[in-house]
Amino acid sequence: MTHAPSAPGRGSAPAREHSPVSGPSAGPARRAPADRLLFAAGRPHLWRTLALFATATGAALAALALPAALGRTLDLLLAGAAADGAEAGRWLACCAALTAVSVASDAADTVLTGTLNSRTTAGLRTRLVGHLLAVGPHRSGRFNHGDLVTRCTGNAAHAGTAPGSVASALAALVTPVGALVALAVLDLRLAAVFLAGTPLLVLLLRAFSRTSTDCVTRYQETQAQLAGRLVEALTGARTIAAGGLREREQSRVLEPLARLSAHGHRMWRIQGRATAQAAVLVPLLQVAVVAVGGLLLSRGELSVGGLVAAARYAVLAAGVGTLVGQLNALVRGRTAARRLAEVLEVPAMAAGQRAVPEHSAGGGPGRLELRGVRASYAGEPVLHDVDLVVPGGATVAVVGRSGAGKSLLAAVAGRLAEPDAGQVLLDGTDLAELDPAALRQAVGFAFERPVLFGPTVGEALAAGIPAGREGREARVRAAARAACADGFVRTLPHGYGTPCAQAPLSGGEIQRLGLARALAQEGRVLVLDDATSSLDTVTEWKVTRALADAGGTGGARTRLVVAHRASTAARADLTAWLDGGRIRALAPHRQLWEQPGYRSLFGGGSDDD
Ligand SMILES: Nc1ncnc2c1ncn2[C@@H]1O[C@H](COP(=O)(O)OP(=O)(O)OP(=O)(O)O)[C@@H](O)[C@H]1O
Repeated sequence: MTHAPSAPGRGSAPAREHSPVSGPSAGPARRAPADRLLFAAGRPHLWRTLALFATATGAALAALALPAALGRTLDLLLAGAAADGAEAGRWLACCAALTAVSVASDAADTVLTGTLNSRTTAGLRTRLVGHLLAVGPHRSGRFNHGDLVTRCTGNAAHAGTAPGSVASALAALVTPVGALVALAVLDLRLAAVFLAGTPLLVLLLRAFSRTSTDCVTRYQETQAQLAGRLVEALTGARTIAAGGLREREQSRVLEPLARLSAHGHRMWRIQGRATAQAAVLVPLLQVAVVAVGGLLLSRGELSVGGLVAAARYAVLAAGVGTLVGQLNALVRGRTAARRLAEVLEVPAMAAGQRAVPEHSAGGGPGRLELRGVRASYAGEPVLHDVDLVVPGGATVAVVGRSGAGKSLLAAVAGRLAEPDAGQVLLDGTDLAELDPAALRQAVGFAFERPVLFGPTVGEALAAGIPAGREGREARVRAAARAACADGFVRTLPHGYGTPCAQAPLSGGEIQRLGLARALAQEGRVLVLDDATSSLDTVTEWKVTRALADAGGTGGARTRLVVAHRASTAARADLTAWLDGGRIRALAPHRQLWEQPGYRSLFGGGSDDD
């Protein structure tokens, strides 16, 4: 079986083990969705973002006012008059107040940045995980699992800092712009000297932003590749150990490390170069401003306090260091947001709001009909114009060679995958029009390798029964007995109350629990995708008999059973023979058995039945 929607990790099957991390690469065209995503993520926290902008701006304004107040204090103290002394005291108090405002704003800035980042990140992660589950196992399968983990964790955390970075970067602009205005107020010539050097500063910032965006994109992609390969290796740990492939796999998993290191070094080089260039340019600008200020002082056109203030404003106006830091955070956040947007752009499966109809137009409840269904995996057509009717309450076995498309047919029949064309109708209603909760209630699934979700084994088995439903526990036990699981569950350390993680289970036992979970659900259709393959022949016979007896859990159900054993097909009412993605025949097993081609599916009749 190449596909089992309930088993995470299977998308990373060995055949695809060495494929690169999927998903389109980032580029200029990806910017708009990323910005839209960040805008939507930041909107619920608008007041917090505005408060952050206000505190950061407050701190910037306080920093801008401080040199003027200090200069004024200095001039008054240098004047030496008694009246001036009293005023100097007031200005000194003003300097102390400005420093206090600056400190308080910084503290508020830290708290607001932390809470804004964490809330935005939580919102992004919630949206991403919800979307991944809504798109269904087939569409999300185009992304490598490790890559998705990276996107949901590291990338979401970086993207979550973007709204805060925008607010901080905008506020950070207040300082250099305000300082330039202050220089102009002191003397226009001081501002002119500074402005003469600013084109170089602008060029430096632009070059930094462009090169570091590329670098950060590559760094994040390589990180995701590393995570993807690690998840693949962990999924295939048994194969690696059995095949003696440890060293080979270790080098394959760690192969992106060299590239990661190169991208990391390049990133630091770019940031270092920008800082070094700024370190040369900024003092030059400051010296030029101070020199012109000194000239003005010697001519009596600027006071000593004015010169002190001008020197400080030159430092603030050239505050590239802060801007480089803010820009760096913004670049990282936007690049990460692009990677999240790629996932969110995968469309969710269409869903309606209709309830499952009471009665079927063409037979008992549970009539399943596939009309002209075409379906594919990653764009590769697998099912071609499949027409199949499963009468209400009947059991139809689906048989065919490996790779014929049986699992995809089962997935499409229960809308775990969406057909590219055609319709799947349950009692005359298109599955696409049904309310998703009603659909999941109506169609139960059991897989070859199920995964148990729930705090305890009992809760995992009851997952398909609404909480609070009367007789829930009794129904679970009856389903477990029908699936031949009750016996071994009761021998677990705490029986049905055993935490799933502490339940030591064999492949066949897990399969029986998957069957019990599906049987416990009160659906009208049951889809079994190779769900008895790990059972011994006697247990399989008991389970299939219980299934034929409506699972012993009440109500006649329609059953679509993907089967590899002739015995399973023989017990079904009808057998759908799938060949190359098309229905070759639909007839009772004994009738099909007359055809050599059909018999050869089961090893020419030497099957275990
Ligand atoms: N995740 C996937 N991505 C791309 N192609 C896939 C994927 N899973 C299955 N396929 C391909 O789709 C085709 C049908 O697969 P499917 O699992 O439906 O076949 P199957 O009849 O159930 O096979 P088996 O009996 O071996 O389980 C195969 O050719 C398979 O290689």
